Amino acid sequence: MTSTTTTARSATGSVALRGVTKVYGQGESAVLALDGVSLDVAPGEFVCLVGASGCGKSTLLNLVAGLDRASGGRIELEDGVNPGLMFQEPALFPWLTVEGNVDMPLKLRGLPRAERRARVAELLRTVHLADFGRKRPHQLSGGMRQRVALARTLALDTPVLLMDEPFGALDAMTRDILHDELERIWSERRLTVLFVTHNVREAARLADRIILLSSRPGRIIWSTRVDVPRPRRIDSPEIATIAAEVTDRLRTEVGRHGQ
Ligand SMILES: Nc1ncnc2c1ncn2[C@@H]1O[C@H](COP(=O)(O)OP(=O)(O)OP(=O)(O)O)[C@@H](O)[C@H]1O
Repeated sequence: MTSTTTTARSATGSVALRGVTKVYGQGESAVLALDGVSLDVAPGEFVCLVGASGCGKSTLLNLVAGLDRASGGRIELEDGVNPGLMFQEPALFPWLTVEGNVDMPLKLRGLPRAERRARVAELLRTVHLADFGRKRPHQLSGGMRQRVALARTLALDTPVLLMDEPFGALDAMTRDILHDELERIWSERRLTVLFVTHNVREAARLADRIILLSSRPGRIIWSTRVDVPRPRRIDSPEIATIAAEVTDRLRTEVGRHGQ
């Protein structure tokens, strides 16, 4: 894995996992969270990870993000690529305005003030919050806060976006709108996205490929390509058919573990 702190604008965003294993703790209390996970995510691909609770989805994202180290195997990112990470909680700085939050990564990257101002304005336009730059997080709805979190992540200028249930706390309508927004931004910026969700319809709506992880230890047990043309609708029959198949596989897996 790379350890440089600059992002690579020219990088295309491929992500590879080679036999990645993660063990938490030691001795009798050791937990094998991931066991030999190998995965190639192509540049610009949108991959959704689904699996029962505790199967290691967040662990996998954290390892790719570099927040934790694998116990075995390798994670390969292009030189200089530091993925952006988004969670269910937007984790904004409450004392900063929307502009201040989006500006933070640019400041940390040492960009000059004038360039930062232009970038913040552009990013707020991208997430349709151009008129809300002076607001503070508590003045925004949950969906708007996630838009700010997305703009802040995009400010990292990284080609790889890791998303851990980013829309899990939002109502269905807001989620639906944010699916459209994310799809637009993903396609315009040719981002590589690894997206964790419990929601199989959401996975079918967004993904080029859905990966199913087994219950502990997490292993890849099944995957499928979603060949439904975009733009898609979450309530379309094609998406429902794929979601039903994923649900069946997930049920079988959960049943096997008696959860
Ligand atoms: N820091 C830790 N120390 C010990 N065990 C951990 C730690 N973090 C995660 N685990 C265990 O590793 C396994 C995988 O956890 P992880 O959070 O990656 O799963 P998940 O699929 O994201 O779960 P969920 O869908 O519930 O969010 C679980 O059994 C969890 O209890």
